[in-house]
Amino acid sequence: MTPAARVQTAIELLEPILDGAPAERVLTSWARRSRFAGSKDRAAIRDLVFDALRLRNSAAQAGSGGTARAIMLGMIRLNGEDVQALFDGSPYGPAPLSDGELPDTEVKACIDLPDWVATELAKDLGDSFAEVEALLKQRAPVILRVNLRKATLPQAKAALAKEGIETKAHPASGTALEVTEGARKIRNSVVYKDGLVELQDAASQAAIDLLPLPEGARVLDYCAGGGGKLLAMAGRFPGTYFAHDAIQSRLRDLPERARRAGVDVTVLQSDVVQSAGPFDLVFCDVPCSGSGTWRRDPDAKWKLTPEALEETCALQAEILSKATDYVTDQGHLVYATCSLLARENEQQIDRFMQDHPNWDLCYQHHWTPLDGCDGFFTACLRRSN
Ligand SMILES: C[S@@+](CC[C@H](N)C(=O)[O-])C[C@H]1O[C@@H](n2cnc3c(N)ncnc32)[C@H](O)[C@@H]1O
Repeated sequence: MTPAARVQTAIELLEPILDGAPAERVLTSWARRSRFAGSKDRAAIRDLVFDALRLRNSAAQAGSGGTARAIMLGMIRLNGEDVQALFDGSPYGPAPLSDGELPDTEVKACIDLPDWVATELAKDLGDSFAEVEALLKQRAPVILRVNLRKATLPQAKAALAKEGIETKAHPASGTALEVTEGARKIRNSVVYKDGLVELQDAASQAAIDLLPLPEGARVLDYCAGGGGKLLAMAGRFPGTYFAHDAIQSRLRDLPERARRAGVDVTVLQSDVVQSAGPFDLVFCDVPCSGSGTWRRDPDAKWKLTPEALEETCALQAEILSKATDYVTDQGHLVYATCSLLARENEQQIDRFMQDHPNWDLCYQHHWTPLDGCDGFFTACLRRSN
């Protein structure tokens, strides 16, 4: 596909996304029915759509309108590319610019968040809001977690380099490698297929590093989903691992990922969690707004509603309270979100402490993109003596 044809396709895909369709679904379904598009075309179109979503308000300002075409035009203008060369009327490309479509207004940065989220985040992040918001406009780094069961960090780094994947150590965690070159080769690399590395943000890894996990502990990942945190725990601390999720289908990929990582996991249905317990550590990586990962999933920031956030917060409190039933007397309950919002983080823990006076807070910590990571929060709780 020509660069112009990629831009026109991105505009056509952005239209339904702006109308409410999930970006991932729109892109996947287009890729399935567009066999003519090669992997480079698909990657380029995905980047155009996601870049436009990351910068949606700024791009709309630069393109003088909120339509998919205006946003794409504005985004290309913001990137300093030659808009006229891409909107040139060539076959499959966007129609040429009409009078007034390329405004002579100055391009100015806008806040690329829904207003209500910006207000709340500004309050929560205080002085660092502007810098964090600016980072949310950018693509996230690609980070790998080295599976210490299979390799040390230098061994994994060297093996990756042999396959054309260059990395550097990430300061947030001793298991994290930031990919500096060859990110698109990861999923097909032998190093990845053999389970030496997994894709995982550095903040998640740093949160796992903090866990009080004595050797041989019985650990329940109560909201295990695809098992990312469970595999990180198991890679770091030998123990007996159990996985649970309210939606069993979310655990679908876990057995294969665990096999690749060389980890044994017992999957528990909801009705047997109590009888399989108690556990020395119960990890609750609860459903959340995902605001800490909006660089990776910028569609989500425009689709979050105050009502949905309210419901999510109620569910988080319910899960945390329920999980207390499964912890041994001396054990730990760990709460985690990939959110930047205090309402889902510190405030959630404050409320838990008020409602559960027999629990103490051992530590809490949050990361933001200023740490070179996704936004992430974790708190560790223990029954009072
Ligand atoms: C943030 S995701 C977990 C991601 C996973 N820990 C990982 O690292 O890949 C949250 C998970 O919580 C699950 N969940 C939702 N409600 C739940 C509940 N009441 N009890 C347990 N799990 C729940 C969701 O199905 C979802 O898979």
